[in-house]
Amino acid sequence: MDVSRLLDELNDKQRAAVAAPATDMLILAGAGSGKTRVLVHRISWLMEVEGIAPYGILAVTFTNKAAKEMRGRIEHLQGSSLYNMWIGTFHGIAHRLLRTHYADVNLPENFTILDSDDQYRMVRRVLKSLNLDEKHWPPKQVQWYINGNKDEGLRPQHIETYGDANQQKMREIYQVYQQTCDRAGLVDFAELLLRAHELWANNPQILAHYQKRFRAILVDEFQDTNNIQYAWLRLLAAPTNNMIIVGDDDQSIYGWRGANVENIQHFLRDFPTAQTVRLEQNYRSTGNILKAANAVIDNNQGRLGKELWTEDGHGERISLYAGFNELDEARFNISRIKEWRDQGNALVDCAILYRNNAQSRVLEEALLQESIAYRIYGGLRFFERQEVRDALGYLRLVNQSIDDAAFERIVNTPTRGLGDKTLSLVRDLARAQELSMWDASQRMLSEKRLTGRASNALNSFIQLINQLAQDIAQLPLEQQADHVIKHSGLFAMYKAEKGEKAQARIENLEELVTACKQFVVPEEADNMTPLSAFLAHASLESGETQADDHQDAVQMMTIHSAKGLEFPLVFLVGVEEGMFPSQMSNEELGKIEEERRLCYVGMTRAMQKLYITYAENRRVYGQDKYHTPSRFIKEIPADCIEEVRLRTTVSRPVQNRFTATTGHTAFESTGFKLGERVCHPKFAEGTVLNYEGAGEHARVQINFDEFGTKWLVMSFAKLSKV
Ligand SMILES: Nc1ncnc2c1ncn2[C@@H]1O[C@H](COP(=O)(O)OP(=O)(O)OP(=O)(O)O)[C@@H](O)[C@H]1O
Ligand SMILES: [Mg+2]
Repeated sequence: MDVSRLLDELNDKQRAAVAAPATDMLILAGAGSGKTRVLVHRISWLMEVEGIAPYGILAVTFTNKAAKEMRGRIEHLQGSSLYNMWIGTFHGIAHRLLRTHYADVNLPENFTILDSDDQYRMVRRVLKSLNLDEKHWPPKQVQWYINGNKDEGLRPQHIETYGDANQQKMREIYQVYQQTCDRAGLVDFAELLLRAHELWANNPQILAHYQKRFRAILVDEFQDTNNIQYAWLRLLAAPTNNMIIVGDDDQSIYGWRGANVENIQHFLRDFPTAQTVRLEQNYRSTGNILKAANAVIDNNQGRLGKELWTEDGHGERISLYAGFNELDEARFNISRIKEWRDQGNALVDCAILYRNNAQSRVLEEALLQESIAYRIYGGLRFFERQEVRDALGYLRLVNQSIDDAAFERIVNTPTRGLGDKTLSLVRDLARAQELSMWDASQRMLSEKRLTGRASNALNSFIQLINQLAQDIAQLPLEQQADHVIKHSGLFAMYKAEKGEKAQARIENLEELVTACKQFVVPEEADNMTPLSAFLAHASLESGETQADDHQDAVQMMTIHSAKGLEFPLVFLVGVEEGMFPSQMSNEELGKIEEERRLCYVGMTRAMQKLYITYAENRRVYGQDKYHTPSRFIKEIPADCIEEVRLRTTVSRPVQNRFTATTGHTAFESTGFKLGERVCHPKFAEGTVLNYEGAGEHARVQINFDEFGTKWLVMSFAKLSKV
C-alpha cells in the first residue's frame, strides 16, 4: 500500500500530525498554515492506514461550502467517491440525527426547519397571543434571548429568574414559543443543536451506538464552536474514539453569536492526554500580506500567541484607495477587476469582502453596469427572497398542514380578503385548544364561528391547499413546484405587478422550479419524500451558492462567510471607522478585538494581492456620513502598503489624507468633477456626489446645502462652478 502521496507536500510538523498514532489532538495554528489540509490528509490516513471505514468518521466544518470542499478533497486523495462518511456543519449533522431519531425526541416525522426569518414571525405571533407590546418586548431581542438560552442548553424550566418580573416574562414567552413550535412540528436552528444534545444525553443506548460508530471525530474551525456544540462533542467522546480539533484563536469571529473561544482551553482540560500541534509556516499569502496581518492582530490582548512566516517573497504591496464616496470606491474596485480579467485571469480567483451584507448592493450595481458576472455567497440568498419564500410556504403547508409558520406566511398571499380579525380568531382558538392554525381553521368553519365573508375566504383557502395537495401527490418534484406556483395565484400576482422587480421575482420563481429539477435527494435523506428533502435543503442551505456554479464570476461575500477560503486577489472594502470596526463595537473593548480578528481573517484570505479601500463619504440609511480610515489601516506597517493615486486631481469637500485622483474621464468631459462645489439657479450651492451616463444623457447627483440630494439632467441643469 503506497501512502506516500498522503505525506507528500506536507512539512515535518504537518506530516507528524497526519501520521500520528491514534490520539486526541489539538492543532492550533494561524491562518493559511495548512490546518484544513492536515485534516483532509489525516482522514485519508485513518482510512488507509488505520483501516477505519468512511462510516466510522465524523467531520465537522463551519459552512456547507467548506463541507463540500472537504469531501471533494478527500475523494480526490482517495481516487474514489465516499459513501457513508458524515461530513457537515453542526446544524447539518444535528438535522441528520434528528431525522433518524425523531421519535426519540418527540418530533413528528415530517418536522420542518424554522429559519431565522420564520422564527422572527413566530415570536411576533407569540407576543400577540400573550397581548404583549412589541415596543416593550422587541421581537429581535426575544429571538436573541431564546437562541442564547438554547445555545447554553437551557430550557425555560432551567432558567433562574431571581424573582425579577421582566425575566419571568421573558421566560414565559420562551415557554409559549416553544410549545407553539412543538405543536406545529417546527424546529429552529438553535433547537436542532439542543435536541441533538438531548437525544444523546437522555438516550444512553443511542449515544453508545454513535460512540462506537465514530472512531474518529474531526472538527475544523473549532474556535467558533458554542457551548452546546462543545457539550455535544464531549458526549460523543469515549475511550474507543479520538477527537482531532483544529482552530485558531485569532480567527474567532462569532463571539456575538455565542461562540466561545475558551472551548480551546476546555478541550485541553477535558482531554488531558491530547497532543498539541503548532504549525507556523504559512503557504497562502505573500510576505507583505502576512506581515501586515500579523501586525494588525498583534494589537489584541491575551492571544494564545503564534507567529507566522513564509518562504514566499514579499510580493506586491497592499494597495490602499480612498474613494470619494461608496460609488467611487466601487468603481475603483471594479476597474481593477477588469484589469485583472483583461490580463487573462479568471474572475473566480477574485473576491470582494465586506463587513455587512448591505454593502454588496452598490458593488453589485457597479458590476452589473460593467457586465461582469458575480456570485454572492450568503446574504442575499436565493431561498430567502420573498417570492421564493412564498412559494416554499405553499409547498410546506401542502407537505405538512400543521406548519404554522408557512400557514401564516401565505394565508393571505395573494390577498384573499382574510382580515387580521379573522386570523386573530383562528390564532386564539389554536392557542386555547392547542391546535395548529390549519386545524383551528377547520374547526372554525365546521362550527360556523365566522361571518359569511370571512368564512368564505377561509374556506376557499383551505380548499385551495387541499386541491393542491391532491393535484401534486403523484407528480415529480419539479412539477410539484411548478404546479403550486402556477395554481396558488403567486405567479399571477407577481405577473400583475409589472416592472423590473416583478420580472426578477417571476424569474426567481422559475428558478425555483429549476432548483427542484436539479435537486438530488442526498444519501442521508433517502427515507424522506423528495419534497420533504428539498424543503429541508432549502432551509439548511439557504443558498450558500446561488448562481450557476460553472460560470466564471467574481465572488462576493461577507468576511464572516469567507472563513477558511482563499483567493489570489482580494478586495477588502468599506474599511473605515464606523463601518469596520462597526459603530456598535466602539462601545466595548472586547468587541473591537473581535472586529480586529475579523480584519485578520479578511486580510489572510489573500494569496497574491490585497486591495484595501474605503469611502470618505458614505450614504448610510439614506444619510451622508463622513468617515475616517479605519484604525486597522493605521496598524499596518508603512512598508507593506501604498496609496493609489490616479491621474487627474479631484478637489474634495472634506479634508482627506491623500491628494488622490479619479479617472472618470467621461464625466469630466462635462467640465465638472466629483466632489466639486457647484451652483444651481434654483437650489443654490451644493457638492457633486455622483454621475451616470455620458453626453446629452449624463445625469448628475448633487448634495445641495439647503435642499438635500437631487439627481439632475446635466444638459438642463445650468450648473456653474463656485
Ligand atoms: N505543506 C504544504 N505545502 C504546500 N502547500 C501547502 C502546504 N500546506 C498547506 N498548503 C496550502 O496552503 C493553503 C492554506 O492551507 P489551509 O487552507 O489548509 O490553511 P488553514 O490553516 O486551514 O487556513 P485558515 O486558518 O484560513 O482556515 C492551501 O492552499 C494549502 O493547499
Ligand atoms: Mg482552514
